Amino acid sequence: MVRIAVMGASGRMGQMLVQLVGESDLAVLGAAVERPGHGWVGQDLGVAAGGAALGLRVTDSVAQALEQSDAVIDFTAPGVSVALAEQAAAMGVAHVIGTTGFSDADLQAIARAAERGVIVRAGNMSLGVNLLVQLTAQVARALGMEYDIEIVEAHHRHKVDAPSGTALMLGEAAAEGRGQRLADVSERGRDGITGARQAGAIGFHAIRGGDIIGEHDVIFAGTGERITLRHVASDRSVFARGALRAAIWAQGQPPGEYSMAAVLGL
Ligand SMILES: NC(=O)C1=CN([C@@H]2O[C@H](COP(=O)(O)OP(=O)(O)OC[C@H]3O[C@@H](n4cnc5c(N)ncnc54)[C@H](OP(=O)(O)O)[C@@H]3O)[C@@H](O)[C@H]2O)C=CC1
Ligand SMILES: O=C(O)C1=N[C@H](C(=O)O)C[C@H](O)C1
Repeated sequence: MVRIAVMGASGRMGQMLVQLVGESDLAVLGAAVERPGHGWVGQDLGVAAGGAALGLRVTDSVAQALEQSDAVIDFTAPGVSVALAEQAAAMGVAHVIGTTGFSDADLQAIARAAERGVIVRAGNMSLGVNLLVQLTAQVARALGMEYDIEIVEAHHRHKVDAPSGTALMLGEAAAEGRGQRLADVSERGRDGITGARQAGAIGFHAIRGGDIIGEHDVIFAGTGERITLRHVASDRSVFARGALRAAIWAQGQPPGEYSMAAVLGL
């Protein structure tokens, strides 16, 4: 049984993971972590979540949680994940990062931690999106520059980063398929007198509202026709299942930063 620490256990993804690990035949909950000062710290995890006692107290000690675990699954915030990457690598605990919204400096720090630890990181852990990433690269390669690419994403009102991690994965795949660098061609939203569309640009647009779990469209707009690749998440369990699969897959892997494509064998 792989012992799992859940970082941010009271969060939308944290609660989903606690439930999934509890139902798993391959993994067991090693620790549940919340930030210092959080109301759940010190409480039984099940009681804090409004259910029956689970016999595991929520901790704010990352070191203690890592000592009790083989992998830590982390859907929190960029600063939290960057610090955890270093600590998990130092303690030999695999780190599955679902957090999004990283800066370039954050990503460099995570890459440095992966020189001595096992990290699986993806802006989207679902099988469907990771397949869509591959399809996006393939379609972009086949259609070339004649088709304009726009990526439209929609999420719930609580999401704090844009474009979504998934949209960025799709953008990277589209750019790679056309032999571009995303940083050179990315256009983030449009407003006012923007001028005509730049040839070869990849546009990003973000909708935020209500309880939308996560929807992504990759639009290839040509002259006289349009292709849309779409993924709709209707349940957060798709992300949690991918993350748990990654944590189990990570056991025994050599140090490095891995994608979900590696985990899923895509
Ligand atoms: N890769 C993927 O497949 C997916 C990625 N995500 C990403 O995961 C992240 C979290 O999303 P979501 O679950 O909706 O967000 P939530 O805000 O619901 O959950 C984040 C949790 O982390 C907790 N937290 C904050 N700081 C710490 C800390 N220092 N130690 C431990 N816990 C901490 C928060 O506590 P508090 O609220 O008290 O600050 C909160 O409980 C986002 O970046 C999101 O984009 C989400 C879904 C899928
Ligand atoms: O914040 C979310 O909720 C989600 N975040 C991820 C992202 O930024 O793409 C994945 C999913 O779409 C849900």
